[in-house]
Amino acid sequence: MPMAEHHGEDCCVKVAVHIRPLIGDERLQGCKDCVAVVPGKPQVQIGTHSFTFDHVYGSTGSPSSSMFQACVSPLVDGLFQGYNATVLAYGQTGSGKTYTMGTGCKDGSQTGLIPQVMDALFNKIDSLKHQAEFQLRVSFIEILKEEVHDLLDPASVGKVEVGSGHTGKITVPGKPPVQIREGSNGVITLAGSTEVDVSTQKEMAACLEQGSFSRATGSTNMNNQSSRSHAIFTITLEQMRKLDTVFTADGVPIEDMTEDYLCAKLHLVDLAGSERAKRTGSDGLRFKEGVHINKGLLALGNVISALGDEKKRKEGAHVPYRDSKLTRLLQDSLGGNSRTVMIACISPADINAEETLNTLKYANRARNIRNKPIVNRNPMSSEMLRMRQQLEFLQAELLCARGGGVSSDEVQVLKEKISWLEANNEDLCRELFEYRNQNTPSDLCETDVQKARTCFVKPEGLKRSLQSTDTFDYQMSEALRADDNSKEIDEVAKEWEHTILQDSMGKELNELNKRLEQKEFEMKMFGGVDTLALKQHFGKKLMELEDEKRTVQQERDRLLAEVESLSSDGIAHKSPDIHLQKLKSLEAQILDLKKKHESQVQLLKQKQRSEEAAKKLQDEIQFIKAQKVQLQHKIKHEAEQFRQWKASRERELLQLKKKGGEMSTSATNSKL
Ligand SMILES: Nc1ncnc2c1ncn2[C@@H]1O[C@H](COP(=O)(O)OP(=O)(O)OP(=O)(O)O)[C@@H](O)[C@H]1O
Repeated sequence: MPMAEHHGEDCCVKVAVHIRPLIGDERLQGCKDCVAVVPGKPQVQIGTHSFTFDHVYGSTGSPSSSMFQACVSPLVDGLFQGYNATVLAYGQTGSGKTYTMGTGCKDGSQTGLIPQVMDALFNKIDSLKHQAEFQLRVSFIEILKEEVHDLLDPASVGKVEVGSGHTGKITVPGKPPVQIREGSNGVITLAGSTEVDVSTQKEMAACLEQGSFSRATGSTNMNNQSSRSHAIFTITLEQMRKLDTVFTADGVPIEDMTEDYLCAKLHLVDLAGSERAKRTGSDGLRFKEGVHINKGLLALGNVISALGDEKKRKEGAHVPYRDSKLTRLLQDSLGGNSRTVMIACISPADINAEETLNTLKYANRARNIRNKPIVNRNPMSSEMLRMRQQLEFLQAELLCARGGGVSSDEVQVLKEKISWLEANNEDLCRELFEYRNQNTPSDLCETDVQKARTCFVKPEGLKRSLQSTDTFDYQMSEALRADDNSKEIDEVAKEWEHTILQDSMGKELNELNKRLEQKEFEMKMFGGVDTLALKQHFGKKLMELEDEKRTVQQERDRLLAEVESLSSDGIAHKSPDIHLQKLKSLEAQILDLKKKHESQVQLLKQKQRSEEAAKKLQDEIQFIKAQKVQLQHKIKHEAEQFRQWKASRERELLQLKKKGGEMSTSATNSKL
């Protein structure tokens, strides 16, 4: 069964450099600006080094205010077409990452990229609301000391004092930590993190603010509000697009075939400071954090190196995504299924020159990474789209048939095919509708059936249902419902897959039969022509030989008679003439025989060629016959497998129903 529409387009990770101005402390220390921008070019120079990027903002480069429009706005547009996207802010502590992203509690909160993303997102939704239905969710997590924390967890205690003057974050006892999971299709998901449904820009901004406050911050020698963790703010956009109406053969509009489902995620990542631990002047707890931060960034550097090296990439060298939580989470965005922009933030101060150079080198390598974004479409939607196309095709065929005077039998077959497709489509749409209603929104964005099976049951979903039932009953029914639901989807998918497979194998068999018929016809024609030609040739040859025999006999008779009459007359002087004539006649006979021999050779060659061609045709016929037998076995085998699967599903369902009945009886008994 096709999973999603794959229109893979290779695209490089885009890299922009953002140079902030010299800030208060740097000015007080008398720092000098050591970074230059080549006028009119996205080129940065530091010392003797020169780097070219996709864009350069700040200093004498493009104004920072144009960054969103050029770098991030196309990614927001891509979300509406179903493409995932990622924006990464990279750079040393104090270089302006938080300011650039707008993840801080105050700095850049109005002008940062995330608030601008929100503006663009809601404006676009507003302009498209007549063509599609939208659903938005956000999550906000941070990775600190190789642990993933949920910044939107309402039950979290928040910041607590850890050691002298430092703040840290703890999770609620008993709450399982956020887990990074990888689906069978390679999609990375976070199990256990809160996803908040948002319907207004205000709600989304509130989530950003809440998470930013929760984010672990602490002081270092370099920056009072230094972020020691990687923060990832994720926006998920689901949309149900309205398509052009499709009509049945009788001109009735098909309501259910007018929608297409797309789902895409935008990760906005504010990475921790990239400087080395020794420069932070940290010790004890802070130093440990520094080591962990560097572990994530070190792994990120290694991933960038592996992906940025064209030779290694072509050789399929190992990419160490699993070396840290950060790289594991960003696996999709680096060399995977995402459009990615990296913003390298740098300080212009000469005191930071070494770290700035490191950042520029990193960023330069990231430009070589190639991603392969795909449209994330729900498998059901993909099937619906396929069916839609098939239906339209059949309708066109039917129209042609009506106009082209095709037999009423054929029209009838086409009509039946269409109604069968329509009925199937209705079933699929109903499944999709139920699936949508029964599942939490996060389940909907899964891109394959396998994912639907392993989906995570969200705590909000639990709370909603607790109003009508007690915990035990709820969990039981929810588990069964989730199980049933995924099985139903499985069943529809499998049945559909079976039908498609049988249909395509049937077509293949028809094709083989046609080819076989054609070859057998050719063989017959070939054989007929060949026999006739040979027969004619040999007949002629026989007649020629007969004639020759007769002529030689007559000649012999004539010569004998002549010799007899000469000897009786006693004329001896004529004898040399007679011998001369005889010799001539014999020479003529030899010439004639030579010609006959040549024609015999030609005949033999022709016969050989005919035999070869006949053998080839015969082999082709045998091969097609073998293919036909194989395909017939395959069709039978697949049908048998499907029958067995169906029977086992029915048994399973029966057992589940029985089990469900028993469970609710025992639950009722225990309540009593
Ligand atoms: N483009 C800019 N214009 C003016 N001030 C800026 C700019 N970028 C950053 N700053 C200032 O520089 C300081 C450090 O910025 P910021 O906190 O964003 O750095 P950071 O890279 O996120 O640091 P950390 O890694 O410690 O979180 C802040 O006081 C911020 O206001």
